[in-house]
Amino acid sequence: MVAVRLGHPMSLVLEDVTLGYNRHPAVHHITATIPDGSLMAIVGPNGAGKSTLLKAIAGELRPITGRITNSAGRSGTAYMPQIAEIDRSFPISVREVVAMGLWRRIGPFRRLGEAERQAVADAIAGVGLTGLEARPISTLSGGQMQRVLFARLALQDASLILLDEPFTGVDSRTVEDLLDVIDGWHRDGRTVLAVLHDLDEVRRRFPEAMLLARDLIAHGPTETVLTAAQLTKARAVGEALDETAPLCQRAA
Ligand SMILES: Nc1ncnc2c1ncn2[C@@H]1O[C@H](COP(=O)(O)OP(=O)(O)OP(=O)(O)O)[C@@H](O)[C@H]1O
Repeated sequence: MVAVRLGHPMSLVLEDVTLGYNRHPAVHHITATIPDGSLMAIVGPNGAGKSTLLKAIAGELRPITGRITNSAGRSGTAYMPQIAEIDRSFPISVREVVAMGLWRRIGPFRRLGEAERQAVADAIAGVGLTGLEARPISTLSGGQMQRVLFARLALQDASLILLDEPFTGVDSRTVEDLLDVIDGWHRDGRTVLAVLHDLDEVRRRFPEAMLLARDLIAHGPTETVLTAAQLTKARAVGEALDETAPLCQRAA
């Protein structure tokens, strides 16, 4: 395949993407191009398909129809699922969880060299957790755990970063700190897509947005997406969602 490298290289292209589970619909016919370096929030009502779309972009769910082209590839993509999906009972320390961010580069069994130990320490410092390196993750607060996950993600050095509700159960001070970490990734030129519910936060900190309600309602600059009319439309679709509908009610 020939890579298209115009003035504005495209890192992520969704072409008529339909996603679902067990033949039930979750996301319908999404077509969108997300340019390299975007800082985009994905918003929409409960059950709109936001997590499903992120999973598919991460390569964890195959589209039923359509195509996702992610030029970062699996190795250049970092995906943070919702915190509820993470097992925190495992007896492992903050330092060990953060160091997992290096696995793709060095493998899980190699001992860390000096430079790698420093990179882990820097990542932990970058999220304000210096001093807690040896703590088992089962003893952390929700906000501290979220910081650990951000530090691990920072070490993955991915060009596409996917965050599913990264601020659930996190106090406002930590949210602002983690938003600053995200800003740093954006300044580095990485592409960041984050599923979020707080529209004020999105308006303040995310230049682009995607509004989803099974269908794509709108995407582009945040102020053009989060209009009263489009939010009303998304809410109406959300209220009418039929969990048992057949695969696709619209002619493909
Ligand atoms: N593993 C699964 N198996 C079957 N159906 C699923 C699965 N995960 C999600 N769904 C269904 O897919 C639809 C979209 O769910 P999804 O979690 O993507 O929505 P969401 O927009 O992220 O919602 P929320 O804001 O509530 O997290 C819902 O109808 C949900 O019940």
